[in-house]
Amino acid sequence: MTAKIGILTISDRASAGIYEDKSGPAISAFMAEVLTSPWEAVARVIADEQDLIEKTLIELADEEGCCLVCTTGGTGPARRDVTPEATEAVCTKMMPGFGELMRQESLKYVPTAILSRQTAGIRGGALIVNLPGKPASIRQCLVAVFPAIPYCIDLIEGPRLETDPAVCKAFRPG
Ligand SMILES: Nc1ncnc2c1ncn2[C@@H]1O[C@H](COP(=O)(O)OP(=O)(O)OP(=O)(O)O)[C@@H](O)[C@H]1O
Ligand SMILES: Nc1nc2c(c(=O)[nH]1)N[C@H]1C(S)=C(S)[C@@H](COP(=O)(O)O)O[C@H]1N2
Repeated sequence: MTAKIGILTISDRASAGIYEDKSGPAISAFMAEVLTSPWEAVARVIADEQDLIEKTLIELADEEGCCLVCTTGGTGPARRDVTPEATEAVCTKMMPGFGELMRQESLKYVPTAILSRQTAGIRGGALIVNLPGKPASIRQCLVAVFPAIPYCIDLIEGPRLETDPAVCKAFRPG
């Protein structure tokens, strides 16, 4: 079964074409590197508008049937940063360990890692994971949390994700 992976770039400027989106493609490149089981990307680029973020997350999870949705951008303290609020609004369960681990890992690279309010949660058969907007942060964060993602997706009855252990070894207890 081909796993659908949602890649949601949330950036006023990338969505307006002021700069090229580099963070969505960085998520796609990481998935291509880590996943050895079949997958396909469902990518969107939108502005930092809470209603639009919620609507797009619902569409990726419920209509497209993505088992994993990675967002990038809008996790900071600025007035228009509302990705965590939108994520929480559409999820039935929050998974705070993802944000905790990603912030801890990001602190190895930038002291401003604590400014990201990135989180994760479950909506139906989808795990939604927030990543910061900076293109370089994508790999730094995903490498840290990816070992737990395939088992999390098993638990929500999604497709079995297999990884390249040279990039990231998936851990399945038992
Ligand atoms: N999707 C992206 N593609 C390329 N670069 C990005 C992207 N998102 C952010 N960046 C870079 O990271 C910097 C900080 O990102 P941040 O998310 O704080 O942007 P922002 O000030 O909220 O503006 P915007 O919502 O317009 O991206 C940006 O100035 C930009 O250089
Ligand atoms: N790994 C990593 N995490 C990071 C950063 C980064 O460059 N690398 N930038 C930080 C900064 S400066 C901010 S403001 C917050 C929020 O970024 P966002 O609003 O683009 O999501 O993420 C933080 N987390």
